[in-house]
Amino acid sequence: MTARRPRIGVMGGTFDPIHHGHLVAASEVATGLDLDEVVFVPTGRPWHKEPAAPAEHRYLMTVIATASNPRFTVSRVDIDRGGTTYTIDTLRDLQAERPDAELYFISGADAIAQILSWKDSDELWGLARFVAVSRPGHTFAISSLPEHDVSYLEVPALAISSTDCRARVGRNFPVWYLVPDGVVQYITKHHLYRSVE
Ligand SMILES: Nc1ncnc2c1ncn2[C@@H]1O[C@H](COP(=O)(O)OP(=O)(O)OP(=O)(O)O)[C@@H](O)[C@H]1O
Ligand SMILES: O=C(O)c1ccc[n+]([C@@H]2O[C@H](COP(=O)([O-])O)[C@@H](O)[C@H]2O)c1
Repeated sequence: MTARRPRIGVMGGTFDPIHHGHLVAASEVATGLDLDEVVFVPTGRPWHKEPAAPAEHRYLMTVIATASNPRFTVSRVDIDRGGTTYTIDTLRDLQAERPDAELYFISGADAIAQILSWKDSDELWGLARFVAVSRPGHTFAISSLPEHDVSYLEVPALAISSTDCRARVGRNFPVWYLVPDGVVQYITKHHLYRSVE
C-alpha cells in the first residue's frame, strides 16, 4: 500500500492585518479537504496593491494569529525572496521545500476570479490545486477556470476585510472580535493604521 502524501493548504495574502475571515476560511478548508497543515504566506511586495504596514509587521501579526492552532504555520518565502511577489514563485518555493506534498492554494472568491491574469497562470495548475472559498459580496464564476484544478467551498460568511479593519483603526473604532485579540494589541502597540483615512 502506498503512503498518503501530506496535503498542505497554502493561504496566501497580504494580511494587512490578518482577520477572522482568513482564519475561518483556512480552518474550513483544512477540515473539508482533510489537510495536514495550512501554511499562511504573507506577501512580500504585491504588484497589485500597496500594503499599509511593512512586511515584518504583517508577518508577525500572522504568526500571532495562527500560533494557537497546531495545524497552522507561517512561511517567510515571499518576504525573504525579495522583489515583487507572485504566486508562481510561492508555489515553486513551497514545492521545493516539501517535494512529497500535495499543495492546495486557498483563495477567496474575489481573488480567484483574477487568477487568469496572474503571472504564468498556465503553469500554476501544475503546482497546486486551487480552492476558492465563498466571501460575502462576491460571487464565484468557475466557468472560465479549469474545473479539475479549482474547487469551491462554502464557508461561514464573515463580512470582514483588511481594508475595513484599517479604516476602523484610522477612525479610532474598535477592531476587537474582527481580528484576534493579540493582533488588536499588536496594532495598538506599534501604532499601525492610525493615519489611514
Ligand atoms: N472575509 C473573508 N472571507 C473569505 N475569504 C477571505 C475573506 N477575507 C479575505 N479573504 C481571502 O483571503 C485571501 C487574502 O486576503 P487579503 O489579505 O487580501 O485580505 P482582504 O481582507 O481581502 O484585504 P484588503 O481589504 O486589504 O484587500 C484572499 O484570497 C481573499 O480573497
Ligand atoms: O501571482 C500573481 O500574479 C498574483 C496576483 C494577485 C494576487 N496573488 C496572490 O493571491 C493571494 C491573495 O492576494 P491578496 O491581494 O488578496 O492579498 C496572495 O498570495 C497574492 O500573492 C498573486
